[in-house]
Amino acid sequence: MIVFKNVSLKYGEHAALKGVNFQLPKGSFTLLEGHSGAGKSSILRLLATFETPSSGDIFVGKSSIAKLNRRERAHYRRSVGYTGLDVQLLQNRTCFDNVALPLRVVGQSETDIQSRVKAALARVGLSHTDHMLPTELSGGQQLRLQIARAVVNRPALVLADEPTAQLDDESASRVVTLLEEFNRAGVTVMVATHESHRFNRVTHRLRLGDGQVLPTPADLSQAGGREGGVQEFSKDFLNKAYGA
Ligand SMILES: Nc1ncnc2c1ncn2[C@@H]1O[C@H](COP(=O)(O)OP(=O)(O)OP(=O)(O)O)[C@@H](O)[C@H]1O
Repeated sequence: MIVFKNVSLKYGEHAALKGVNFQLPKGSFTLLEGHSGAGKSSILRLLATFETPSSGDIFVGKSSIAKLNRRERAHYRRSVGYTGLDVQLLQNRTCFDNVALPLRVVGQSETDIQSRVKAALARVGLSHTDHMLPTELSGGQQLRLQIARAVVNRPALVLADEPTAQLDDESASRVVTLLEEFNRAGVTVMVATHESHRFNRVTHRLRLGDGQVLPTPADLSQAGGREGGVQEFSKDFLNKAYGA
């Protein structure tokens, strides 16, 4: 279970998230949607513990991850796989070494590293790239290599920031299939995307607008004319968020 309790995040004076609340069950496949700058990446970066909330609390399982010390954070990160443009591949290391990195950081034995990296590369269809450099791969292959690195330590939670951006239809569809396969195997998946139409196996959608979680159209129709809740969003704001 992932729980955000009134979470705010500021970058300097800029409020990227403003009192965000949601709950997502273990094993869910969630799309984070919303306009550019809405706060999608910020949610993933908080869950990856790259950022710390300015206020509020975040639970993954039973533990709060909002204020972990260095050792606790290192331990937590073993259960999380992250892919996004802000985490680069090491261009002067082989594809094998790039995928092996998270295992080497935690001191896994060389025998385990050999078998797990090979399995991860095979899973993303890149077995033949062991000795190649990332620069020798296409954009779509580099993305799949990032995914192999994100899942090599068998994380319970996979966070993917714009995993299909700038890919042609075939490469995007391979990436989506991979994420869906991990989810089918029990992994909780969260994807920030502008390309929702590419995803089929979605259990939850969180639509963000200006740092807040917006009510879904279903929430709006259920709320009808009731006071409070969704009424706090102006019509203009909702129109902008839903592109109406
Ligand atoms: N490191 C940073 N320093 C300052 N402001 C930032 C930083 N990262 C994000 N922001 C700002 O925080 C807000 C939310 O950004 P975020 O990246 O979470 O949005 P997003 O929905 O993922 O956008 P996009 O779809 O363009 O990736 C934006 O206004 C952005 O400009």
